[in-house]
Amino acid sequence: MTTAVRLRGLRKAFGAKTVLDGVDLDVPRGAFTALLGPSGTGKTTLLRILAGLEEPDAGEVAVPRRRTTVYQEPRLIPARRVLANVTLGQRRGPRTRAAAERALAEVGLADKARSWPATLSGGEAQRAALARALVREPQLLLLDEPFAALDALTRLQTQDLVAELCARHRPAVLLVTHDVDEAVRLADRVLILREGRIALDRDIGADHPRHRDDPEVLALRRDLLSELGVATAH
Ligand SMILES: Nc1ncnc2c1ncn2[C@@H]1O[C@H](COP(=O)(O)OP(=O)(O)OP(=O)(O)O)[C@@H](O)[C@H]1O
Repeated sequence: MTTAVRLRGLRKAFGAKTVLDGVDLDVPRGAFTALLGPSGTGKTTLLRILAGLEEPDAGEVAVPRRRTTVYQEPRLIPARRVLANVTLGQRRGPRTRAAAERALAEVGLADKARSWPATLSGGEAQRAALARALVREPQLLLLDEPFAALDALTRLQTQDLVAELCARHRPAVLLVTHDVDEAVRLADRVLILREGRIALDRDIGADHPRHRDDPEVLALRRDLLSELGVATAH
């Protein structure tokens, strides 16, 4: 499969409210795509359909089997140590344990394997959640505002970490975010979902690490904000 995600004519309504009204989307393998959109336009619903947590009313959904989601909150089990949280649901054994230790080292938590989740900072807990995703070697990584609850500095550091992990492991990524700067910093392609459809679809060619004052980034940022109905003076 050269595409990781293929959606055709995706429709979803809750009662009388149509949320997704014919979404077509192809996400190539290894591509990092950001999904922006006004509140309540169905971004999370789309992610939940891709995760297999929600059934569409109509349309075709093709996604890889190995897919996993990281949420705004780390969703660690308080009564399990960090390592056990990372291996949760995986086959027990030395290989799983070694993979989990490697994943924890990759997110900078090698020394926290035996810690309890309650003793981690918000940023560390979110890194543990990333390690739990990583150990599953996902072909599709669904990120539902994973940086939104972090303080500004931790957010930037965690964004850098995610960029580094994704460049190394190359899953297809779909990042739902409200943050235009985050989208243009991380993604190779930005989508805006509005009124149930993909209203804008733009590739970003600028090299990583991307600078805020790169002319392509500035122009795209302005277009995205304008598409989202935010006027910019600069
Ligand atoms: N299980 C449900 N039952 C009824 N309505 C729902 C359900 N899930 C979502 N909705 C409605 O569908 C719409 C889209 O919700 P969704 O959470 O997908 O939007 P979103 O774009 O992710 O929003 P936000 O940016 O605020 O997180 C909203 O109007 C929401 O109230």
